[in-house]
Amino acid sequence: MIEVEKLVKSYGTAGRRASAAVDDISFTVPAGEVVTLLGASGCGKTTTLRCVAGLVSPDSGRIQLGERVVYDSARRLNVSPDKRDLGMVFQSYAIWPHMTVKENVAFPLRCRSVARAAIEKKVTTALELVGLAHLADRLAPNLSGGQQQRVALARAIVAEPDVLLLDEPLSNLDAKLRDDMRGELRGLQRRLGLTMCFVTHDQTEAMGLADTVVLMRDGRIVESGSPRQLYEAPRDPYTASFLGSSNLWLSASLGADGEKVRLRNDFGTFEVDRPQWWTGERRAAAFFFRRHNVRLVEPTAAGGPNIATGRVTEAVFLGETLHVSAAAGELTATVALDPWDASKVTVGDEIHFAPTHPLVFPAGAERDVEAAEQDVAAEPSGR
Ligand SMILES: Nc1ncnc2c1ncn2[C@@H]1O[C@H](COP(=O)(O)OP(=O)(O)OP(=O)(O)O)[C@@H](O)[C@H]1O
Repeated sequence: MIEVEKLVKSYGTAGRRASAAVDDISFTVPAGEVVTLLGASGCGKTTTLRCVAGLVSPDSGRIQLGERVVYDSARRLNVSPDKRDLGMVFQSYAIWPHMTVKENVAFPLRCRSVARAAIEKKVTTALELVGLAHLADRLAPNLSGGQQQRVALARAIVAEPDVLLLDEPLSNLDAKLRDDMRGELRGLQRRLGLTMCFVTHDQTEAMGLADTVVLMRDGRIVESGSPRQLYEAPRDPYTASFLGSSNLWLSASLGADGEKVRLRNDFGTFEVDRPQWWTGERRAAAFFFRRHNVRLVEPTAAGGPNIATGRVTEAVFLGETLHVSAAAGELTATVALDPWDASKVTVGDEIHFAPTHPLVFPAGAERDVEAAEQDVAAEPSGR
């Protein structure tokens, strides 16, 4: 288990205190589970992980690994990194170029003066686990990127740590290899029962690996939960927009009816599950739905509730999907349709579609949605 409590870290700059890189965050990684810290560049993911590893000294807070408290500002306790018994894998593989694969993997055990025979056995096991046993005697630089990353992984697990920390370990690999390695990493984690904290800016990676995703923004936690929870029922518009492409329409409220809220905008009239924050009075609200969560409907359904009607301004064929942009009054939307279903959609046509899993946020959500879109677009693998 990893327990991070009220962690704060600022980097002082030339006699001046900078704003906190990590600003009072708390989260738990239960034993044998994977938590991913997800967020845009500069949101404080790496700093958090390095505090857990002991490579960065926090300003305050408390960090516990299993039964051991390794950092506690109140008790002025700060256990050095080499005594924290954890494995770490970085984006840059940080493997020794003058050593063979086997020597690289054996390195942490040699530092701990483990007996030669035990080293041999543990290294063989670690290399088998990452599928590199056949390359044990090759010089590490003479390997592909994916193989080098496996060496780094084998080296991190060879001492059988309870806790494994990974900082963007897959981002130097090409897309196909990254997918494969992600699956292998998850398999390895399950087999060894590792407790893992994984830093990434890539939402697919975060969701594909994690039991729990912790989404960070400007040094704070926006929201955390299972990948499904965060994707399907986000409480925060920043979360909703960070995880998947979306549309948001400012709408007038027509009031609530039992468990439903009715909203109207230039695309139509929509009934949405009443959100918890809704106090009952009429007010402007933001109607949110994902690009993929739409169903094309026949013109005969036009004008009905929960049907959006707009004019097609652009249709881009992307193979698996057809991206259709539409406008109604001041509002626009981009939806991802099945190209077979939407084969007759052309620019200038009227289009009718039903958003299938809409959410409603308070007016003002558009600022968070826009911020999330910009943060995602700024990433190298941005949409
Ligand atoms: N050694 C340092 N000295 C001063 N500022 C730092 C240092 N390391 C990080 N920062 C700043 O702290 C903030 C958080 O950085 P951090 O590396 O933790 O973010 P991140 O989410 O991991 O970003 P990335 O995905 O780009 O690595 C950023 O504003 C960064 O510029």
